[in-house]
Amino acid sequence: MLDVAVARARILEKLSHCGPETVSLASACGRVLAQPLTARLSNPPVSVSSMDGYAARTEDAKQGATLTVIGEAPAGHPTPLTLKAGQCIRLFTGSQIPAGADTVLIQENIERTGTLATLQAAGRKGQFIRTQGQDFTAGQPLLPAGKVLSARDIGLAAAAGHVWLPVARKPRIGVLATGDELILPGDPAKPDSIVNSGALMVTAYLNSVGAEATMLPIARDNMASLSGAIAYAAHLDLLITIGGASVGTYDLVRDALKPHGLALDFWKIAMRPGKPLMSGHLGTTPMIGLPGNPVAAMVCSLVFVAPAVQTLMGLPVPTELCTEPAILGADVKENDKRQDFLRCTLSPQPNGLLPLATPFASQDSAQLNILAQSDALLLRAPFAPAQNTGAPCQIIRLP
Ligand SMILES: Nc1nc2c(c(=O)[nH]1)N[C@H]1C(S)=C(S)[C@@H](COP(=O)(O)OP(=O)(O)OC[C@H]3O[C@@H](n4cnc5c(N)ncnc54)[C@H](O)[C@@H]3O)O[C@H]1N2
Ligand code: MOO
Repeated sequence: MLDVAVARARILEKLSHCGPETVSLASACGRVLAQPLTARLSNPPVSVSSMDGYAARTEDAKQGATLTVIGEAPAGHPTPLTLKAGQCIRLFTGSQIPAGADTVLIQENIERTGTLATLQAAGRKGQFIRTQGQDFTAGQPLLPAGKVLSARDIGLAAAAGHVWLPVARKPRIGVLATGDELILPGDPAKPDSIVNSGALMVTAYLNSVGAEATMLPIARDNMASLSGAIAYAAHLDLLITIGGASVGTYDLVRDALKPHGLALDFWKIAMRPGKPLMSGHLGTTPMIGLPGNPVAAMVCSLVFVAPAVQTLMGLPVPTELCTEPAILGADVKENDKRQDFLRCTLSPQPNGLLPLATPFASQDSAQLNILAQSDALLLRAPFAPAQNTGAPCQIIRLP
């Protein structure tokens, strides 16, 4: 059985980038920028006032001086007038600074009588003026390729004159559940029917990490049904199967995919839950076969499929799993040869102490209720010795 880190590396090293697409600004939030973004405009495009008040010349802006108001320049309506000695122009926040002016006097410090403005305070050169390009100038690099775009980045791109953005295409993923016992939520149920929770959970999760994942029709446990379902795999960037991965007579995924060009890279890894994980290619389409037990399918999605989505979008994925330190909240037994991912709760501790990670007593990989109540996965390395409450440990927080 393959080591978890080796299996992860082998899956990721065979994936390539899906390439870019162009989307409108508002829909680019959360997407991965595919090319560096450069400003097309300067911000502000001209020097503007940052306050409501009067534009003046610094040499005239003495306390007690009285200036003649020669015009008004609201934002969006620049004046053609040029200030001369002893003059000022009424303006507002965002107004373009008129020619000849080099200071702004806020209106609270002006006593206005008709066309005369008397200064209660002197003006400093440049005060309350946002100079042209103070934020950024046209041609300036703003965002690097590979950045996951935030709403703030969208605001920046809009201010910089962009309407469309090049982003990494969302990887198209088909999630194919297999099993005679499976039904969709709401389908008429036989006494032994099992709802296809696995595919719903995995599809929802992969979409939340940036994929365009869709559930394919359920394939039944026979070669004809499985072969038929494979037709839906065309045009996918990644095929995920769920179930039929183990050693039972009706675990047919490998055999059904072989005549369709399945090149299996590996099957079975030293992981609990997740032992029967398989990976390979169906023709040129990468495929990952998840175990049927839904907890195993979800944990494997977290450890292998989400990083695959990131890789397909061109995002770097650290070689090591991203873990955090915690403190054991219960005694744990020595581990066998499989790396364990124990479902656990996390209790915050006072005074900056690490959280307590307490594994659930039952770790059955069919128990969705326990998975839903868990805060994290507690990692136990292969052959880790027994450890007592209070020992340091590593966790992965659950999404
Ligand atoms: N003799 C052995 N038996 C099993 C082994 C083994 O090594 N030797 N491995 C066990 C492990 S570990 C796992 S995990 C499971 C995985 O088996 P499969 O991938 O073949 O999955 P199925 O047999 O199809 O289903 C297992 C279980 O999960 C339910 N299931 C399946 N698909 C879904 C779904 N989409 N949504 C919800 N539930 C699903 C299914 O009804 C079964 O109860 O094999 C062990 N056996
Ligand atoms: O992957 Mo299985 O869930 O270890 O039971």
